[in-house]
Amino acid sequence: MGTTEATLRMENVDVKEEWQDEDFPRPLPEETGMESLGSPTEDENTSSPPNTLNFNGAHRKRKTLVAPEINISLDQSEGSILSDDFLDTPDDLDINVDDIETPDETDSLEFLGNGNELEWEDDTPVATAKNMPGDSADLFGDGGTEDGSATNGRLWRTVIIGEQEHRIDLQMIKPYMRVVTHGGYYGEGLNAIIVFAACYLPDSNLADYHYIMENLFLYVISSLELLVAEDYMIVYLNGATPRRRMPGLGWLKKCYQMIDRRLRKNLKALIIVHPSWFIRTVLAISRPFISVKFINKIQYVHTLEELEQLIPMEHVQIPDCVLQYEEERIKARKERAEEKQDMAERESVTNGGKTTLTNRLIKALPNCCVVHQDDFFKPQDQIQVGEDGFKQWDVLESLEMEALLSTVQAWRENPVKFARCHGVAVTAGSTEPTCQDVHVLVIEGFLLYNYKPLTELFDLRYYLAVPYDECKRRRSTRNYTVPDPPGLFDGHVWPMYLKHRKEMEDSGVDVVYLDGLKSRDELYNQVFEDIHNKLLNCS
Ligand SMILES: Nc1ncnc2c1ncn2[C@@H]1O[C@H](COP(=O)(O)OP(=O)(O)O)[C@@H](O)[C@H]1O
Ligand SMILES: NC(=O)c1ccc[n+]([C@@H]2O[C@H](COP(=O)(O)O)[C@@H](O)[C@H]2O)c1
Repeated sequence: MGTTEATLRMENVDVKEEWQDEDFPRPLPEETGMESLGSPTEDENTSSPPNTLNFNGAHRKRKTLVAPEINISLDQSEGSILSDDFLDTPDDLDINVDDIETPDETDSLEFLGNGNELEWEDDTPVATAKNMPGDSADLFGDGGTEDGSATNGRLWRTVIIGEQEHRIDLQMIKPYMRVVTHGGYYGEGLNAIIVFAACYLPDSNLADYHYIMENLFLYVISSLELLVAEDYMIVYLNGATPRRRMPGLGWLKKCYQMIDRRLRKNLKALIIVHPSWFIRTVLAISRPFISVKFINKIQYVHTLEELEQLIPMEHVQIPDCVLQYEEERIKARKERAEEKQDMAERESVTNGGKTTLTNRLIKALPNCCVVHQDDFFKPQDQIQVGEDGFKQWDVLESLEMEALLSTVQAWRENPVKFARCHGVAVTAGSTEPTCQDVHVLVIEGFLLYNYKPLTELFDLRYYLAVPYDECKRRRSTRNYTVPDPPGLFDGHVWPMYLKHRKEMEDSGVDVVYLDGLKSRDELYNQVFEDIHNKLLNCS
């Protein structure tokens, strides 16, 4: 699971985990409120029910199980989240903490310390119950078989994970089984969609929290084994999970550890819906330790609408609280966008209408050449993946700004030659630039005024602005060379736009703001008139 992976990396960084049985979870209450369904075996007839799972057989000696060492950063085996293609340079280790977002009200770090370490004890009898009854949330769907057994009023299921047999206390995890559900299939074949709804996890303040989580985790792992035939994806619903229900590091670590190689390999995508600040931060911090291969499997999805665009939702059960969470977020986002509208309306932004306006101007102006900033994007494989999981297209580093500058300088040095090289017809008779000839270069782009060497060269600077909703609408109909992945607009494009706009304004660069909601004609007339006047004044 993505969170698992992420948390593991974090754990490697700064979280100490203890694996001992000194603070062993308290024995469970004897009474379960559930009718005994079978005769307990001799071993099962113990005075207190097991509070953990048996690994070595029926011996009762209490002993500390040493957790297998999983030094993820050293494991480069197939299916590992690591690969050879990371840590190429020491620079990869640089983490700019300033770049990391601050948590919003739905995020919390508190669950880091919720004491979810897993302790193990094997003084339990061998489990004999197989195929135990479950409820509707039970993915095994094997309710009511006579193979099942109940001891001390509990229901047990034995599962084999790897080569080990484990016992799951179904009674205790019954209320939480909904954490993992089958969400149908995607693509061709039996590619399963596994939905993990974190909101259904138990509260960490429950008396038997550790015991429940221990059993729940075996349930989750064994469910995966059962449900996954071919490739699969996990949809991790992170929204609406109060911090007291966030899974602890130890639990996640064990989940990761117990997922076998086949499952890791067949995992094709990990979609994190409503990603919290914590998850994104953990990934940012962990970047040096996570393979690009794994990073590429993670996809953040900020809304359920975006999720719908990615996978068939017919069988995906979205908990009510997640639906409500989504609604509240949409409402809050709308309110924030409205607050920002005053400023945003005067912003130059993607899909503000730059190209449309430019195309009309170059047709109307004499000896007019054009430079499109979009032509200076670096190749896709050179675009960094940010801590938000997105390729960082909307930053200066993704553009060959020096090459753009050289192009502009080439025009300045010899606009006639430049025009000819670029197939632009120049005024009849011109072979070299003369003071009588008027030449115009229009440069259009979404990130021009944050690059000082260029800004200084302009005679006129315009800034087209459209509000958030309109910008998002226009963008959604646009086809870029590299199509926008779901969530890019809200997760990267718009935040970068706001950041750059602020930087530009702080730098004091002088621009003429244009309202991109005006008609194409209005915009054209306004700018054409300006340039015309400017040219008249120059001549
Ligand atoms: N003034 C306008 N009013 C409404 N739609 C516009 C206007 N100008 C451009 N558009 C539309 O907006 C989309 C983006 O325009 P475009 O000129 O490519 O934007 P940019 O170059 O700023 O990204 C296109 O579908 C275009 O037809
Ligand atoms: N032209 C490309 O190769 C390419 C690739 C990916 C994203 N983009 C997008 O192009 C946008 C800038 O161009 P516009 O101002 O024309 O929309 C950026 O927001 C960026 O996300 C362009």
